[in-house]
Amino acid sequence: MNEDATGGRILVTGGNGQLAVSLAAAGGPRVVKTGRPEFDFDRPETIAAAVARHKPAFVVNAAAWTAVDAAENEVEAARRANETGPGILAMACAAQDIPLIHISTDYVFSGDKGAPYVETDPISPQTVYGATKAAGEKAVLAASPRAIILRTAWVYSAHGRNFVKTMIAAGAKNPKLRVVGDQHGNPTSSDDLADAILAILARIGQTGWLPGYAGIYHATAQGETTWYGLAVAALEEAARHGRSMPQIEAIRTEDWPTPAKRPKDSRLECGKLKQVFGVQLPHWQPAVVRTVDKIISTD
Ligand SMILES: NC(=O)C1=CN([C@@H]2O[C@H](COP(=O)(O)OP(=O)(O)OC[C@H]3O[C@@H](n4cnc5c(N)ncnc54)[C@H](OP(=O)(O)O)[C@@H]3O)[C@@H](O)[C@H]2O)C=CC1
Ligand SMILES: Cc1cn([C@H]2C[C@H](O)[C@@H](COP(=O)(O)OP(=O)(O)O[C@H]3O[C@@H](C)C(=O)[C@@H](O)[C@H]3O)O2)c(=O)[nH]c1=O
Repeated sequence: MNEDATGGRILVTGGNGQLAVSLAAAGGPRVVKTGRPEFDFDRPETIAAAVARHKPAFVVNAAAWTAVDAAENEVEAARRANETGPGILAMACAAQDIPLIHISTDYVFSGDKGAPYVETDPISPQTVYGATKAAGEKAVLAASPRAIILRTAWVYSAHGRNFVKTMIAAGAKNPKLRVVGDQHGNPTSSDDLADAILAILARIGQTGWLPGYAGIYHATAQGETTWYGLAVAALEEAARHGRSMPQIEAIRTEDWPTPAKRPKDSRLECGKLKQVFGVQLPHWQPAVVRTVDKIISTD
C-alpha cells in the first residue's frame, strides 16, 4: 500500500454519479473524482492512465452502466462498463498494491430465496445489468488480491437519477401513481453508503491491508420495504413540505411490465460488513426523509 494510505488520496470513478458526488461531499479534499472523458471504460487506455496520473492511496469504482432496462439492448456497452472495464481497473490497482473498492448490486440475485441474501448465496442474475455486474465482481476479484466488492441496492440521493426523485417529480404532476408493491429490498442512500466506504477506508488505513479484507460484502441500509413503501415514504415527506400528496396504488409486478425482470425479493444481509469492519449503515427511513428534504430545498 502507498505510504500515505491513512490520509492519502481516494480516487473515485464515475465522478458525476450519485455515489461519487456523495463521496466527494463527505470525504473532502482527499476525494478526487474522475469521469468521462478522462476516465472512460469505453476507452480502456484511459483506465490505467487515470490511476497513474492521480497516484491514489485507494480507488473506489463508482462508475457503471446503471440503466437496467436499456442494458437489455446495449449488452456490449454494459459489459465494458460493468465487467471488462472494472477488471482492467483492478489490474491497474493491483500493479501498484492500491486497494480497490468496487460497487456491485442486489440484482446479481434472482430474488427467489425468500429471505435476505448472504454473501455466500449463489448468484443468479436475471438481467443483462445483473449479469454484467456479476461478471464484474469475478473480474475484479480475479485481477486484484486487494479488492473489496460492496453489493448495495436501490440507491437514491438528492442528485442524479433515481427512483425517489422520479416519484417526487411524478407526484407533482399526477394525482395518482401506480407503484409495484411486491418487490422487496433495502433502499440505500448514497450519502450513507459514502460514509460507510470512508469508514472502511479509515479502518484499512489504521491496520494496513489485511488479506482477510478481500472479498464480497453486502452494504445496504437497515430495514426493508417495497418500491411502493419507498414511494409512500418519499411522497409523505414531500407532502409535509406542502407538496400535493397523490393517491398511490400498490400494484403487482405483472401490472408494470419492464424489459428487464426485477428480483421479487433482493434483500441483503449485512452482518459480514459489521463483523469485519465494524460498519453498519443507518435505517433507510430517516435517510429518505433527509434526502427528500434536500431535494425539495434545492428544487
Ligand atoms: N443506482 C442504484 O440504484 C444502484 C447502484 N449500484 C451500483 O453502485 C455504483 C454507483 O451507482 P450510482 O452512483 O447510482 O450510478 P450513477 O448511474 O449515478 O452514475 C454512474 C456513473 O458511471 C459513469 N459511467 C457510465 N458508463 C461509463 C463508462 N463506460 N465509462 C466511465 N464511466 C461511466 C457515468 O458517467 P456519465 O456521468 O458520464 O454518464 C456516471 O457518472 C454502480 O456500480 C452501480 O452499479 C448498486 C445498486 C443500486
Ligand atoms: C417509475 C415507476 C417504477 N415502477 C417500478 C418498476 C420497477 O419494478 C421498480 C423500480 O424501478 P426503477 O426502474 O426506478 O429502478 P431500477 O432501475 O430497477 O433500480 C435498480 O437500479 C440498479 C442500478 C440497481 O442496482 C438496483 O439495486 C436498483 O436500484 O419500480 C413502478 O411500479 N411505478 C413507477 O411509476
